[in-house]
Amino acid sequence: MKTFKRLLGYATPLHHYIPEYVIYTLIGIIFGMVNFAMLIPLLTVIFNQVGEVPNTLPHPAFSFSINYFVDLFNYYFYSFIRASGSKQSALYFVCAVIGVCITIANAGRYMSSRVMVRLKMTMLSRLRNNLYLKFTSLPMGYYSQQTKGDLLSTMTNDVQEIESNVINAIQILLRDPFIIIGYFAALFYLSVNLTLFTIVFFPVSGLLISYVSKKLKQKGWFSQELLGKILNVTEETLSGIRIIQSFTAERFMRDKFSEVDHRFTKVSKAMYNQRELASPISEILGVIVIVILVIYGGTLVLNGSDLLNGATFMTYLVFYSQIMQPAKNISTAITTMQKGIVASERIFRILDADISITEKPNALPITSFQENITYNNVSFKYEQHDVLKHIQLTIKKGQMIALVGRSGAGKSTMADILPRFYDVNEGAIRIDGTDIREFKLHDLRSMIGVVSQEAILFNDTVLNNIAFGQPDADREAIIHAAKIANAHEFIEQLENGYDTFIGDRGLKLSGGQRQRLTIARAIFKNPPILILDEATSALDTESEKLVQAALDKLMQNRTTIVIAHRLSTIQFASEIVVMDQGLIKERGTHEQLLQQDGIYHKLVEMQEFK
Ligand SMILES: Nc1ncnc2c1ncn2[C@@H]1O[C@H](COP(=O)(O)OP(=O)(O)OP(=O)(O)O)[C@@H](O)[C@H]1O
Repeated sequence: MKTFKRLLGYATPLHHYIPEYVIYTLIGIIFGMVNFAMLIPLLTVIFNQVGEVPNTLPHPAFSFSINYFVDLFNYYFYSFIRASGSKQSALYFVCAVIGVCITIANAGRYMSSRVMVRLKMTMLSRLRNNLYLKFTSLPMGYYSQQTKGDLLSTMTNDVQEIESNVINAIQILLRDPFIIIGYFAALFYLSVNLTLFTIVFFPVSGLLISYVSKKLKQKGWFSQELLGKILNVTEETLSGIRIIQSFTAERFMRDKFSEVDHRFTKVSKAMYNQRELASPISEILGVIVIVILVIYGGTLVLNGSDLLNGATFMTYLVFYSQIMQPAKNISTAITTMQKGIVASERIFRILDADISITEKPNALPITSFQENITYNNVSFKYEQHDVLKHIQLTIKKGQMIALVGRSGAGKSTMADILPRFYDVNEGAIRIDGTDIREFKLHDLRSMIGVVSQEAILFNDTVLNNIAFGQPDADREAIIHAAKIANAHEFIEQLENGYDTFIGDRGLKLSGGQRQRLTIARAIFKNPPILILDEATSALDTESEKLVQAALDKLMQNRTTIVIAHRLSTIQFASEIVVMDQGLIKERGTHEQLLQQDGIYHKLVEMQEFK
């Protein structure tokens, strides 16, 4: 119930929808009922039981009761027959009333559906946007614990589940109880005795349905989790198809997929079978009641009882049959809702995830720095083991620091904690003496440009990829950045130049071209601090030269931390920091370190650097 209430909260303010919805629904129900009530005069006319037409009939005095409306109808009904002099014309009159009622009832239903569509779309759009907002604000640490497939499944399937299950259920739960109440009122009006029979049926079916729905909820969780796994395997396969085929691992991946899919199919089958059970249960219970009704009511009519005549009994049965559908709808809605509630819980689990990287209420602005960046006694761990241990490092403005060391030494982690992708566990990183956690997060990150090993581009134009996040950027400035990054020439040769869409993750470009675009992006951003994960190893010599030249220009007049893979970069570094198992083991210039005959010397000898 709590989840349901919270979900409704995404459609607030509810008073924009509910009163309007109730009014349209009531119009639909009342005119729908009048429509069926027309059966009584219709049958009376057809079976020629109209009887004597009274000479004068007083216009009934207004009161808000069924009797008033019945009398009003009779008044016009008999007046019509009297005026036309034929009972046949009474048929036309009744048919005309039915036509008008059907039109109004359907207009009411249509309008109420429109209100619900509005509510539904508002709620879903807010949910999707909140999820996306959360995705963009969750810290990196969150993503190493979650799989992409799970998160994508939440954005697509879980939101879809809410659309198809919860919202339809809300629509039914806000409409069908009114229908049942209305029809029950009419049934009581037509025959109290018969109606008392039917009431027994409702609590019995209610109990059965609630049992089935509880079971469904457990299975719902499980099936969505398995669906997330299916998406995961698919996503991995699509992005790694080259590797899968070259390692001839197709069979292995197919087996992996089939195994998850098999489990998902099994759980889904059981769940759908259980869901389908709700409908036959209520149908059987309903038919049993109808049989009892027909026997009891039919006997009254056959015996010529004063309590019931043929036309009223027939109408009664029609009215009763109209209750069956909404009753069934409600029971189905309650069961399907469970599935939707499970989906909502999965969404809320993400929305409630802790954003551990936050800024303080009175965070300081920062747009530039004057002196230095310092790592003061910094320790950090992802999970249990310290990945960085008591790091002391000062980077003066304008310096280029090269981080070197074996794989897993902690170099990338050193770079990741500067823009606060992760927060340090101990110690502090300071810019001009102020802890970076004191600054506005947006300001801090705006000061830092990152060029990573993997060229990450977006499915957009070249222009928008260079001026990423700045839709109104000056075209000339973008072209200028591209020229510095040695990217202008190849961009000009693209189909639509700077306005060319570069495809999913820039797949239409070569590795070197992609890398030069990311460099142009960093040049355009023009940040005072640069983090460079040197990424030239995957490129051929020609391409490498172009990228290197672009990088050299990018580094000019900036404070740079390079995770260095190349001797040519390292040689020019102001200071080389040699890391090993989370510790700074050696530091100094290239010449100084070579003389020390330590780790660095070995790395160079082993030709770890090209
Ligand atoms: N998201 C993460 N969750 C848990 N552990 C991590 C995570 N990222 C890195 N590690 C671990 O932290 C240690 C340091 O990793 P880091 O990426 O900083 O090393 P590196 O020196 O940059 O290595 P490489 O040169 O191979 O990129 C490694 O042991 C790695 O397994």
